[in-house]
Amino acid sequence: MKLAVFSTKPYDKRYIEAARTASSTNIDIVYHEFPLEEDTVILARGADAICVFVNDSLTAPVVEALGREGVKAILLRCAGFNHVDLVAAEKAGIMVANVPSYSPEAVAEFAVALIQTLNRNTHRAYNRAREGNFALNGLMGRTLFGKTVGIIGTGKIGIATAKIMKGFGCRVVAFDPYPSKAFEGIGEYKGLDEVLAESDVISLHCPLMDSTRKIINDEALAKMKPGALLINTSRGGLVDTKAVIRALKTQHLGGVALDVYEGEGSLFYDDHSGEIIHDDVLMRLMTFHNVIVTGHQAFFTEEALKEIAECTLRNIGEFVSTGTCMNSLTKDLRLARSESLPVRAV
Ligand SMILES: NC(=O)c1ccc[n+]([C@@H]2O[C@H](COP(=O)([O-])OP(=O)(O)OC[C@H]3O[C@@H](n4cnc5c(N)ncnc54)[C@H](O)[C@@H]3O)[C@@H](O)[C@H]2O)c1
Repeated sequence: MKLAVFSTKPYDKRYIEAARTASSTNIDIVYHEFPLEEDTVILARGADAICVFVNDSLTAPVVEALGREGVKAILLRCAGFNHVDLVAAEKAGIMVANVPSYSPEAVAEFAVALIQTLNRNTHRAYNRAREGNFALNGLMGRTLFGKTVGIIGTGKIGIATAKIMKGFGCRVVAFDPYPSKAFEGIGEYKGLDEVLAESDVISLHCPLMDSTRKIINDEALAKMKPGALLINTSRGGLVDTKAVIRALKTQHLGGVALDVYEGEGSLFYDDHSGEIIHDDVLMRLMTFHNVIVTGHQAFFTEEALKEIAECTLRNIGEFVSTGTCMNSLTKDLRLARSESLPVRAV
């Protein structure tokens, strides 16, 4: 089995190599630092499988080109699969598998860190104290105890976030078209509009799909409580960034923390500090004192990287021996179609 890994960072290689050493499957691995896109798909030549991350582009033309190169499996080093044309993969006879759960707590804990930082202005206090400025004006936050936190999407990460916020003494409300039993005893399900209207903090944890694209737009923002905080650790496309800027300018929105951004593909995971960044929307967003942007790092813990690498190697091993695997999304797609269900949304 020959595997081509795209968008490789040194830490990816370290964890994948450790997992390969422990795996019983015989795999030749070639690592590419480039992301997978139309211009780089040629690098998949000779590979039986490819392994990609969140900002690789697996559009229909890329997937079709992979099919022509003889690639039989696409292994995602992530849970989200909004960047993969699953229908094109199915047509090309390519299995797509993800790592469905590699540490929901890692992402949830980061979401909570963003809530805490934004609410108590720790990001501003850090910079001030380093300059010898210990004044407190402008740093006042609100006690989270007793406040309402709205969770949009009560899957693995949403539930983990809800549990932590319940532990803080918050009231938790949630919206999810597919309610989960695991949410029982943690909080209360409500309609989306009610969640938006009642929450002091809204945290997004639903996948990016046609039905959730720009779920936070002008209309949704107008429904939010004045001064509420918005946290997005899920996918950038869930939020209309220009609408967020408008709501920040009117001060209707109390603050925003984004670990993901709709235009992150050309920026995140690389150092652009010596360049001029041409994304004017992102640059305007970052001028607000009550905005925090991080570079899609919520997953980034030792435990999560280990599980991502080990699960990816398990997915390959299973594919080599059975032709499919438990985490196959193409198999789920067929099932969802036959039962009119959204892929992995149940
Ligand atoms: N920032 C990061 O590093 C990072 C890491 C891992 C995952 N993620 C993102 O987090 C998302 C959630 O991950 P998860 O493991 O909890 O997924 P999951 O599949 O366990 O849960 C997603 C939940 O969203 C719900 N949902 C579907 N449509 C919805 C809608 N219209 N409104 C509200 N909820 C809806 C589903 O029913 C499900 O309960 C992923 O899709 C991924 O995009 C981000």
